Amino acid sequence: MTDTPLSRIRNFSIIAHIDHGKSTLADRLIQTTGTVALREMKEQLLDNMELERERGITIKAQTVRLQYKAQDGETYILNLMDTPGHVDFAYEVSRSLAACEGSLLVVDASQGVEAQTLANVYQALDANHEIVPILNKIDLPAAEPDRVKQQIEDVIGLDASDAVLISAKTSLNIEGVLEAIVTRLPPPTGDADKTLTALLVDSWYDAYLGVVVLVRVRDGHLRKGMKIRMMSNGSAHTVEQVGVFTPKMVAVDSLGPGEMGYVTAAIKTVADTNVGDTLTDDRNPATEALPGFKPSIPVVWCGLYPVDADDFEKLRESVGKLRLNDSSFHYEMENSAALGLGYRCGFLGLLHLEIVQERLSREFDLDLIATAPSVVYKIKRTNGEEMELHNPADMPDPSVIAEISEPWIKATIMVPEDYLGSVLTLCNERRGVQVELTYVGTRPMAVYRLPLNEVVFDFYDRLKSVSRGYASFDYTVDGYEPGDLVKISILVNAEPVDALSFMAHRTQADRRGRQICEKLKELIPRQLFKIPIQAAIGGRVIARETISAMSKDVTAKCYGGDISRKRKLLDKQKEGKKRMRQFGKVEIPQSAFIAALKMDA
Ligand SMILES: Nc1nc2c(ncn2[C@@H]2O[C@H](COP(=O)(O)OP(=O)(O)OP(=O)(O)O)[C@@H](O)[C@H]2O)c(=O)[nH]1
Repeated sequence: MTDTPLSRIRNFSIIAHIDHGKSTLADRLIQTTGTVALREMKEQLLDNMELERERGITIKAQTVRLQYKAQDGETYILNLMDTPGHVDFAYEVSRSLAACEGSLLVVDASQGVEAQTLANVYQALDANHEIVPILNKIDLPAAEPDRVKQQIEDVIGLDASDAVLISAKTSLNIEGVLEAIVTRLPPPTGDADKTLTALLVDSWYDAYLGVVVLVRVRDGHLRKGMKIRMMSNGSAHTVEQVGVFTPKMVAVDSLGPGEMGYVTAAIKTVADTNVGDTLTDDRNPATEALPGFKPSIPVVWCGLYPVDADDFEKLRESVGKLRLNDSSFHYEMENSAALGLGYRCGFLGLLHLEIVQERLSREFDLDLIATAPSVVYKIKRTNGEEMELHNPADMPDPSVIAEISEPWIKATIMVPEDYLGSVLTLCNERRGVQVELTYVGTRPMAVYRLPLNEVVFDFYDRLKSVSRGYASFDYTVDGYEPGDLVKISILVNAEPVDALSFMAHRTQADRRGRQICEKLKELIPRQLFKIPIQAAIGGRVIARETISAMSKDVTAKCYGGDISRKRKLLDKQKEGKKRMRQFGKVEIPQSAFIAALKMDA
């Protein structure tokens, strides 16, 4: 196969705020270029996983190669990188952008610029992208293309006078988008005669092919049978297959400069493939790696335990399998006095956590208990040693701690004027520090610094509810700062329950402690004796509730008459017991854990 001349290749991403129509547009581009026969076309083809389709969100960056015969008579290869829309997966946006030269900026013409639009545009500008503004949803009566054009110019500083007006839903003017890609986005650069350098954009595990690596070739060629080297660790692998996504995987002989595609090379685990790494020819290696991009760092950790201790083996296998396909998911084994053997798991954010939990229970049929999510704290000991704290249960004695630091974020929030007051109150309640309050057209935009710990639990939900869903939110992690942070232990019948302990700022400690005690009081069934429930910082109790004693004979009301009914009742009770956790003399139902761990504001 001869290389496609660079002048006839375009590599592009679509960036947009969530729900502005990115996936719908991608589907239309695929359909219009005839890449997929209509009957094969499932809606939102790029959203691969069942879960993605159900939740209507794009999780993993996907790529597809389109062939387009342009009005100039030439046939172009258009490589589209889809990007995820949720803040948790923002780092995947950066890796997609690094593999392209241009972006389509999709803005909903009835909504206008949102927080994520801005965040994504800035990333694209950082990646030196040419950007074509696309105004979508012009079929809606509420669409105001002129106002939104003006907004794009005012806020982003992009010339929007020749923005492409489309409706992805009704397929209006998709041709206009394709022409804009060809005429307004630059072709890639690269040198076919140089030695191979290719950027490792993504990797995942495929049941048939093993580890599949998504690459963007910069210089040289990637061919079947050649030996490639990963520049970060020097490991070498023989290429078994190279190919492209149409979006089905189709093998080709080689990938040349500017092209995107996949490689398989008998690589054992996804852990051996570092996103952002450079692949080169093992026999004639390049001397300099391509500029990579930032690796993903898990910011939220929680413990995952099987409800039934016998399921630990199954959990072990399942997290291993999950990791094969999700290199941002981290895990290490841990042992909790309360919950037995389980895993401490690291996630990109709360949505990522929820998705993993759901996949574990759905795909692997596991019943799990998750402990309260926690951010990573940095602890400086009095002897100068430093440690990272992933689990509040591991916190050293306060007497040996010199300083505890917590991660902060910089959040950008856009919200209609009417809800601004409530949003600012929410930010202040969460220890936020206002950095900026400006207007985007007529729309307020607040920039706040907030402790990540105050955001991970439910900030996004609260923001949505105080703004009736109108606020949009985006954040970047913004360093560590020392804070007055304490560990709150929960004691049931005077015994600490490690899985319920959590970190909080001292000013929030009393409120949180009280809340959790009240919740547990409702959730733990009465027993034959009184049970105190306490929240404590070190030895000092900050909140207390008592569950009063009660005699409980569930069979009493059966009058001893109907024996089968009595047995049924006892069986039912036994079944319930399996879902209990024993704490000294007290049994705590699993539902109590789950509910207690769901923090309210
Ligand atoms: N009326 C109208 N609705 C549209 C149009 N394009 C997309 N939509 C609808 O807008 C919603 C969001 O579209 P998606 O394509 O899923 O949005 P997205 O930006 O890909 O969202 P994520 O994948 O979650 O990031 C869907 O309900 C679409 O049917 C359009 O041109 N007109």
